[in-house]
Amino acid sequence: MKVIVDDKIPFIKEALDTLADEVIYAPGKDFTPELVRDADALIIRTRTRCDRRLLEGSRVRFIATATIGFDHIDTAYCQEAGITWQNAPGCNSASVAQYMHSSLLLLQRQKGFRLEGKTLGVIGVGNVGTKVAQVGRELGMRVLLNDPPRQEKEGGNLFSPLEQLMEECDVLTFHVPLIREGAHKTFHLADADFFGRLKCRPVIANTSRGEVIETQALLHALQTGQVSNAIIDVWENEPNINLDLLDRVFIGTPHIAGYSADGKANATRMSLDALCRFFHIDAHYHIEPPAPPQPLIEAHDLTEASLAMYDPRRDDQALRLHPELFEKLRGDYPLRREQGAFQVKYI
Ligand SMILES: NC(=O)C1=CN([C@@H]2O[C@H](COP(=O)(O)OP(=O)(O)OC[C@H]3O[C@@H](n4cnc5c(N)ncnc54)[C@H](O)[C@@H]3O)[C@@H](O)[C@H]2O)C=CC1
Ligand SMILES: O=C(O)C(=O)[C@H](O)COP(=O)(O)O
Repeated sequence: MKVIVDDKIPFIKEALDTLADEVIYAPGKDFTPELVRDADALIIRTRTRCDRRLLEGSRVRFIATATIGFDHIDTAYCQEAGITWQNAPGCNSASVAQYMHSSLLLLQRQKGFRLEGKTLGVIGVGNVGTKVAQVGRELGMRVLLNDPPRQEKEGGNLFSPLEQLMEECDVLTFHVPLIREGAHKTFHLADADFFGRLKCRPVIANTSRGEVIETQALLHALQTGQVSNAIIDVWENEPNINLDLLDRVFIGTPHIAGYSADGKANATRMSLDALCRFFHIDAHYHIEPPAPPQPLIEAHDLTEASLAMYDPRRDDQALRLHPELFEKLRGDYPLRREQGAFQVKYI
């Protein structure tokens, strides 16, 4: 079996070498039809667009993406071509929740935005949204949930209409997949009309996909005060992001909300498991993230403890200093550990 692998997928080499006859590592954006032509499988990240242009005429029968999102895979083409694909549901959801937790606490500390009693609106209540909602509750926020596909399937009164979130929320956070067409389309879900209908000058957070928010509309909303602040991890047209928007946001990071070592290890393990299932390989490997350099944290309060585990300002400052290095900042990212890897002692 020959496998082509994105060279920025960590913790994979040792295990994969025992599973495949031939493995080629290449930058995700440089996968070409020539490179993949005689491969049986691909293991990719968000940077490889898997469509007819790349895959037609190739031997590829299986694609694993070591990510939650799969908008970079043309699923209709894969079905037509008989190519099976698999993403890694939930792999880095706790990492995104950690990013949101630290960012909200920073908002409180730096902007005097008292979280307790405020209303958090979660748009998209899957693996990530569910954890972010829990973060909001633990911070004393009232939480409203919006998820029309789940509402249709599950009924009940867990979910609220988007209009209610637009009217009542002080923070609106997006955790939807990028869907370009159809009844539950999320492309430009937040457009000029959306921002025009907001009532509480909310903070907007986006860790889903850049295209869920129309950049110019958000910029205008920040300029006119329809939106008071923004926490933005994902951008339209990455890596060539809008610098005016970066200039105006409270936190701006280079698509690293999911970049915990835990999340990456989960994604790698899930991708290899899927590969083994597809090719009927009985294999055993052990993939664990490395221990943090300082697992014991001494802190005076929750904010100090959370920022010691993960402080988004480091990523924010790196991006502001060198936005042109967007992709390099991601590629060389010093993967952080999630909360479970630390012991906190309050002093
Ligand atoms: N910034 C980062 O590093 C990361 C970004 N992501 C992005 O976050 C997205 C969400 O991740 P998960 O929660 O794990 O996915 P998920 O698939 O578990 O949940 C997505 C939820 O969104 C809902 N949804 C779909 N269309 C909707 C609409 N129009 N309005 C409201 N809700 C809608 C779905 O019903 C589902 O419950 C991923 O698709 C990915 O694009 C995920 C991980 C890391
Ligand atoms: O899992 C997802 O979906 C994400 O957005 C990833 O965290 C992005 O990671 P890369 O695949 O671009 O490294």
